[in-house]
Amino acid sequence: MELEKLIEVRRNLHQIPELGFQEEKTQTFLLDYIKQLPQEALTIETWRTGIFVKVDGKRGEKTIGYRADIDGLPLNEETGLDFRSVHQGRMHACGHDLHMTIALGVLTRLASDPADHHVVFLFQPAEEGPGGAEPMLQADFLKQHKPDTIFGLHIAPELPVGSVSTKPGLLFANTSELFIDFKGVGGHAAFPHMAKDMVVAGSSFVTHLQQIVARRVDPLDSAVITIGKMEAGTVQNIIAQEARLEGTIRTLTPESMDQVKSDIEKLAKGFEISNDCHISIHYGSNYYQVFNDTEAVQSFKHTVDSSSYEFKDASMAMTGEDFGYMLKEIPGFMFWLGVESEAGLHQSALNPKEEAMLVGVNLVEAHMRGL
Ligand SMILES: CC(=O)N[C@@H](CCC[C@H](N)C(=O)O)C(=O)O
Repeated sequence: MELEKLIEVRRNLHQIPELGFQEEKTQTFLLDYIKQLPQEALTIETWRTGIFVKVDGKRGEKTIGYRADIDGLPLNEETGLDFRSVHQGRMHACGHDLHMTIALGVLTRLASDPADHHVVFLFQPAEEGPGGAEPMLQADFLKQHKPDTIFGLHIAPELPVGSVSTKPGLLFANTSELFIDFKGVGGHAAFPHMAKDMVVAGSSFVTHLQQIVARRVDPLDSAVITIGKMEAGTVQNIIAQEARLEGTIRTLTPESMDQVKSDIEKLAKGFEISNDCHISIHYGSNYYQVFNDTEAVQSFKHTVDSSSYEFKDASMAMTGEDFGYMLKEIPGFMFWLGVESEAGLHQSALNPKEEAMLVGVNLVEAHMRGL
């Protein structure tokens, strides 16, 4: 598939972002596309809203896995593009429209000219949450066609088109979603002493959370606690009976994640006493760190160095990716693909340069053929 077709496919997918495990239209679009390819070497199987496609290799001594995530985010798009999302409040703001298109581009080439090895494409739902990688690993299809190695990419708005970046070892953090509910006693705004104000408790809790990062985590280690959403109260002159915080925790090791969670729980116990309220904590989905296999990264660097594209050494990032669960079971790697966008990941104006998709297709295909 060449650039013009990649752009057409990407723009179609960009218009129909859907949240995790609701990717019905996306799945239909992908299946319709895949079914019009030469079918001789293909085995196609759906898994929930995702899809597996195996391309039989010419020799088939090994099986290579390639993963693309397919869900969008709950965000209103503000790019002003002609092909912007037609789903109100939903946007492909993390590049999964490009991830899918690149996978389709490689699949298109392999369907008419297979690689030596078998290749299994995993179109995976729900990366942004609640997490599709861990359950997808349990699918019978993967038990029958278990990859010997697996890889995938993520767009990088800050990198130039024509460059890619990765590193051996830890690439992305351990993550956990965080939901905290406060229950106190509402009342008249004029009589705070007769109520238990959950706006004060909740907002104070947000600032105290940062003390865990500053004072409980080893300064030579790292952690992030971000509260992205806060809800409380009903109107300006009623003291709020309830508050809710929604956020995410990021750490460099699974052990630090346990430590941070335990510190948050201790903080909540203290707040329950000092604010005379009830606090409940839920963690939602947790993602295991993305840990790249050293040999796999070296081999990919060799692929890139043999091409006209540029390899840059990456630093660790506090982003999360449920692809970490796949890398825990199957050696492989993830890499960043430069797409040059002023607006970053998870921003409503994200606008990747589409020509980067051809770089992705060329490198992924070259790497599969070279393994
Ligand atoms: C690459 C990327 O941006 N991934 C997301 C993964 C989200 C995990 C989960 N929903 C959470 O917020 O903890 C990220 O936010 O890093």
